[in-house]
Amino acid sequence: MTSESGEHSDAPGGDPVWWGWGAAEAHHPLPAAVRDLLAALGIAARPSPPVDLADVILAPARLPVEVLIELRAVVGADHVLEDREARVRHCRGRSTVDLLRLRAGDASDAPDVVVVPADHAQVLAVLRICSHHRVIVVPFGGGTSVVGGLVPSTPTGTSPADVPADAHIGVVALDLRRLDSVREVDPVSGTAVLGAGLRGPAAEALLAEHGLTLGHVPQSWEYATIGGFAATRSSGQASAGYGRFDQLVTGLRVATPVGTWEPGRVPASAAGPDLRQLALGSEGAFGVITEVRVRVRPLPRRRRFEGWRVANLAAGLDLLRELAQRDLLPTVCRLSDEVETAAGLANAVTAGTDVTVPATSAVTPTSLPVIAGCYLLTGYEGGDADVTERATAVGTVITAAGGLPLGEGVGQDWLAGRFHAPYLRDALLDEGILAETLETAAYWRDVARLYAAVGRAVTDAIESDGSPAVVLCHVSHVYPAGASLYFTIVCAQGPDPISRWSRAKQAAGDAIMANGGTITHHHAVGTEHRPWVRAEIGDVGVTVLRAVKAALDPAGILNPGILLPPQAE
Ligand SMILES: Cc1cc2nc3c(=O)[nH]c(=O)nc-3n(C[C@H](O)[C@H](O)[C@H](O)COP(=O)(O)OP(=O)(O)OC[C@H]3O[C@@H](n4cnc5c(N)ncnc54)[C@H](O)[C@@H]3O)c2cc1C
Repeated sequence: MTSESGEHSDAPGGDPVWWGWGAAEAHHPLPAAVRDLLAALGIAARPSPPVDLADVILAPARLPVEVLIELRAVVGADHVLEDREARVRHCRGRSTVDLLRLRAGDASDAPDVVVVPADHAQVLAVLRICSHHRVIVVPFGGGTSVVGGLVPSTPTGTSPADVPADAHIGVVALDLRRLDSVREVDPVSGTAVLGAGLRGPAAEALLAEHGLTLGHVPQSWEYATIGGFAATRSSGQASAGYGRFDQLVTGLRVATPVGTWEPGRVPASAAGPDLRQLALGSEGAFGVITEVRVRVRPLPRRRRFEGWRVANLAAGLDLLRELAQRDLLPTVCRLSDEVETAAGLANAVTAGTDVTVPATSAVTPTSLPVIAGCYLLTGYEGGDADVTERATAVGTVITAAGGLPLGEGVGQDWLAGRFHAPYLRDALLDEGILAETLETAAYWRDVARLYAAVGRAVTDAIESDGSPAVVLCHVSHVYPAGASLYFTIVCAQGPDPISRWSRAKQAAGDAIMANGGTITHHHAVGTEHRPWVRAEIGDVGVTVLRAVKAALDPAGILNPGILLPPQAE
């Protein structure tokens, strides 16, 4: 599939629209039931369509012609894109604030040019040119960052305090989509070497030809890439079974301004600190990941997904902790709080079950239709016997804890709709409604307190101007020692949606840090989470990261303003 700007796409639905998520034909108007429910909650819809592409405001491209000539000589003239659509498509990521700004016609953070290298050697050469000329390089995978990871500047579009305005002469988006092959499959070791630019579906399709799977399926899987997963320490919906992406990585190939770096010679080693961990989560600030060696597994012969109802969130948390600490986790495991259960899953929960849903009572801005208890999804992938055995063992524990089975129908519903949320967000934005997410994680002892504190902080921050908010949450990833919490916030955009969201985000970040959480469990730091990084990793941690940055990127061209806290702090 080819877009207007002549770029190739391998995503199932083709290239996404420039102002949102997914291909144009995959978009549908906001379902009436959702609109009515939100209206009942005091969150009124108002049409809010994106501007036309022709009306998007772009700054004039700044790169001197001699730099363009050098870049064209390396990657070929066809792979140095200067057109409007290419620049807009590489402007920022896919957070709600990113989309609000783009939809309003603001592409002031767009790169000057998009460069699309074919291989590791070309990436190295581009980095040499850009280091020499002091051109910022933003590695661009799928462009799905939700933390401002693709904007080497502050969210207001100005240079960050630690990057002098005249330090660089322009910005190159380095789109890695052509690094899209499987270079090696090693069935004996159970590993494969994947190109950094492979999107989720393409990586799985190529591995499936060998009867293998990676099993990394974040909600952004349709568009996010292997390099992006590594650069952000992504975690997928099946993390309980397959592991986080960083747990799947056994080695990386990284192009840096000072040369090639290949941490991870063998799967395990005592030759000093594990340098793979410095590349994982480096968010393009230390180098460009061009290949990743990952653990792969045989394609599952069977998948079984089922729903449960547990009495309340506290009971669900106890249950997940027990399962994790007994090494009994399903492949997919997700527990919705009462509000998310009521808001999002009411239809699914009632579809195939004997659960009685109380008739909806009066809906007020602070209450949703009541559905008793919390929805727990469990999913299993593997061999026939393994799936049956594990599902039986887990089911026994859930039942003993008072959980009620809702059957496989609701599990299949979840599977069928697992990638729908970002499309729904576009429909909400079209109607003037703001929907955004944030995530964190903590030790089990802190999870309930963290949940309450973040929910309260976000609600208070948004409702401080009298506008109601709905805050939903689910436990998205589970470990023996703790769990992550994933919040979805819905409110009216109001006259200044970005300020409204910034207030909520600030309050959430502060509540997270004050209540034992991490500022990010899997979305990474980007620019959004920089204010809390020093509190998270400490002064010495910041010194270590700065030293690595200085050693690998002496000219400071790689994603300045991302990951590391401001120098002035
Ligand atoms: C709707 C939606 C759902 C999401 N769901 C999940 C989820 O379930 N789990 C999850 O973990 N995340 C999720 N995310 C966040 C996002 O998809 C992840 O951060 C993803 O890992 C980013 O991959 P990408 O290829 O899109 O990277 P990009 O967004 O292109 O880049 C992310 C950062 O990594 C850098 N980078 C990208 N590629 C490279 C490379 N090859 N070398 C060096 N640096 C690089 C970029 O410069 C940037 O700083 C979601 C995002 C959206 C919009």
